[in-house]
Amino acid sequence: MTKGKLLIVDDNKSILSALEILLQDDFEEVKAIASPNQLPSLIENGAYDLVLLDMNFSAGVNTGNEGLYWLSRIQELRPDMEVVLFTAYGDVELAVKALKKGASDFVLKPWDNEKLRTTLRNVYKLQQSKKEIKQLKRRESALKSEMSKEKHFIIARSPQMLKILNLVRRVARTDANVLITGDNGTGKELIARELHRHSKRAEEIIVNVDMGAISETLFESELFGHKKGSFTDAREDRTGKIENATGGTLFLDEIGNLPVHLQPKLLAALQNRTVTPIGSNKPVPVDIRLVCATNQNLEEMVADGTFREDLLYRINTIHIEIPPLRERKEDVVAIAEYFLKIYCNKYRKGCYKISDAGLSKLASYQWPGNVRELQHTIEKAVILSDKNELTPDDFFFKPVMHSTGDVFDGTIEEMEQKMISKVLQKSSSNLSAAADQLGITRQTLYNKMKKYNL
Ligand SMILES: Nc1ncnc2c1ncn2[C@@H]1O[C@H](COP(=O)(O)OP(=O)(O)OP(=O)(O)O)[C@@H](O)[C@H]1O
Repeated sequence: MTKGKLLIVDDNKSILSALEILLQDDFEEVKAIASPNQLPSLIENGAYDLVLLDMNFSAGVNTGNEGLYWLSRIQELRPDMEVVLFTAYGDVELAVKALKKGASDFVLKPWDNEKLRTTLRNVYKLQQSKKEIKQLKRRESALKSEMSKEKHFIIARSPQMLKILNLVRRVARTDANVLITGDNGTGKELIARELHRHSKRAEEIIVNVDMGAISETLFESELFGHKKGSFTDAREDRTGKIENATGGTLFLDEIGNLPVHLQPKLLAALQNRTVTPIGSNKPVPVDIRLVCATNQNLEEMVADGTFREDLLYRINTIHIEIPPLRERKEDVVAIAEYFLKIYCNKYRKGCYKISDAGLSKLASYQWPGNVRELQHTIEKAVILSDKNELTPDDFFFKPVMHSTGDVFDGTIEEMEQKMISKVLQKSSSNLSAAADQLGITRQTLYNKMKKYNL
């Protein structure tokens, strides 16, 4: 445990010097100030952990009211700060009043050196335990939300996927940063979870940050956290996702969406293994394994100046590229049969088989939405069919746009763009309905609309 930083506020200069000497070995830093007016600027940035605060400052005033006033100011600015009150005129009534208002403890002057040291050390220890409990609670809720998610196994039959799984197992146990690329729905998140599951951190949490779903203004706070009052909506201290992932894995999905101005801050956090929340100047140590994913071409983004080259080198120590589903036909059949079992079970249907003709229809389709689209196709077929065998008529694919009568009249990207604008038109720009029809998530649709300027 670190020793903590103590701030002493007392208008008697000889008391300040005596305390500075007495307490210097007990704390990492001891700062003594004679006027409480300096308090706000000193504590606001999170630089101190606890305050030893005199109760009376103006000469001749000894009601303790000033101490109580400054106690509430400290609580307003730094709710996590521990305050021990110090007074020569201490009486039980004032002590009780201060404790009721949230002071951590109370010491009477003239003080007993050992008693004062023990009180301050205990208060600091208690503060650290409170922080640990908070951290544990956050982990517990993150673990609970992980456990409530539907778990899917990775089905792999194609040589490309078997090679990827082999690589995943080999790099999982190292702490190397991994970048996973591939089109939407190819299984990037699943691979990230597999890396975590086989890592030394498997018992700890994996914190998933969907960078495609965070609004521009909240990025910094979401990743790095903030101190209360550091911006208009910051009503409470908040721990960022990077700090939350400490001990475990941080999965930054859609890393290409990280705004350029925040890229140096992420890079510095990765290099220094610390994060500094907004409104604080106190770096917090973090210990994470980083896995990033994107469907964007980060090299092109580097060339365009929208992604920093040094950050790219930092995050892609190991690069895993997942091929689109149409290039791994062996997986189509295996994954279709896997989801068939899952959905027959879920919807309590008797169907148990896909006919040969059905399988070849699935195998010859292009799967623009990759595994996610295949999953939805099987789910729909299971829901709608009353037979024990699924045949070609049970599989409905997205309508292909026939602009010139020829299905393949452009690059895949051009066709994708046409398909999206057509579906958007048809759905009167209802994003949820359009995403559903395209078999992609709303966020993916949004990203693609941005990409194609739709
Ligand atoms: N090899 C696989 N075996 C079984 N299920 C898979 C496989 N690959 C992907 N899936 C399933 O397909 C769906 C999409 O996968 P996932 O979310 O990992 O893709 P993604 O590439 O991260 O997508 P996006 O780019 O849209 O975020 C999930 O339900 C996942 O469980």
